[in-house]
Amino acid sequence: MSIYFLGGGNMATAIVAGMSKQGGYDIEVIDRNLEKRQHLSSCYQVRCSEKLPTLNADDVLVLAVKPQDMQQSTAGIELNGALVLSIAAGLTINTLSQFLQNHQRIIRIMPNTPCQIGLGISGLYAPSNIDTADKNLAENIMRTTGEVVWLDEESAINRIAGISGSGPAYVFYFLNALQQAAIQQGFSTKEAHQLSLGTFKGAVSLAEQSGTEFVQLQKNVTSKGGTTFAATSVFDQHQLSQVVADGVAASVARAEEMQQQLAP
Ligand SMILES: NC(=O)C1=CN([C@@H]2O[C@H](COP(=O)(O)OP(=O)(O)OC[C@H]3O[C@@H](n4cnc5c(N)ncnc54)[C@H](OP(=O)(O)O)[C@@H]3O)[C@@H](O)[C@H]2O)C=CC1
Ligand SMILES: O=C(O)[C@@H]1CCC=N1
Repeated sequence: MSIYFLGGGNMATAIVAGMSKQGGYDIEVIDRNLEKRQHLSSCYQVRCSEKLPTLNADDVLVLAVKPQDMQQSTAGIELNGALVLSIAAGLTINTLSQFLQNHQRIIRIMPNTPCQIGLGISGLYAPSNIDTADKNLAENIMRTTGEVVWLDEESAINRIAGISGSGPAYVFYFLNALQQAAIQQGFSTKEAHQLSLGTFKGAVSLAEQSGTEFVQLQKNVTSKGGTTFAATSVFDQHQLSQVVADGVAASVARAEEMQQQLAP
């Protein structure tokens, strides 16, 4: 069995990194950019090529190009019954099946970039025609990159894209905002980076290791009439929680809109 990646960009690289670390998979990445192929084959135990070969039923094809590139990229592919795993946002099983000459052996996955270091979290959805062996195969592949959550309806892929798929970008956004605020307070860029990252690392590990609810952990930092309360009161005035909820809703809505726009 070989695992082929169509597209060797950010997300495919993150998954390949996780899989390579575990080892035991025969992986080939297809990308049209020479630079990306050279980078992938020099960093990981993978073959790279420009064109997808003819597949067979034992193989797995991971569709990892941008949703807008998918129809053109999959034209003429000879699957011969191979299992298809699509990580694309906004492309339903039905749409993918039409792109792939009515192929029916398709599982959808919504991963995220921390897969690169084995700390990803991926949502998986398989329609009812997919057998347990294929589900196990997809799950085992994604487990090499982190946690796996099975979703019982396809629309949940759009919703999980808005939380954990796009989510690392939200965290980096907040990290950058904290770093910029630290610079405004007179710290050097390097100090501001260290302070922001150290705060996130400590807080996330504390949340994980203590198992305490996030709200309680926030309370534990917040002394009555103290500095934290002064800061979070400003967040509340600006309705930061609602801003986050609105951002997530916009992400989910965009996935749904893409679904409409990209359907044949
Ligand atoms: N990035 C993320 O965090 C996540 C992404 N996804 C999904 O993963 C998919 C890939 O996203 P991402 O990795 O960010 O995108 P990238 O643009 O980084 O990667 C796609 C790669 O595929 C190449 N490519 C496009 N068409 C072809 C083709 N016909 N043959 C060979 N190579 C081709 C692109 O080349 P070129 O640069 O020349 O276009 C590019 O190198 C998307 O569908 C996205 O929805 C899902 C979850 C998270
Ligand atoms: O931004 C995107 O469309 C992709 C899907 C989830 C994360 N990145």
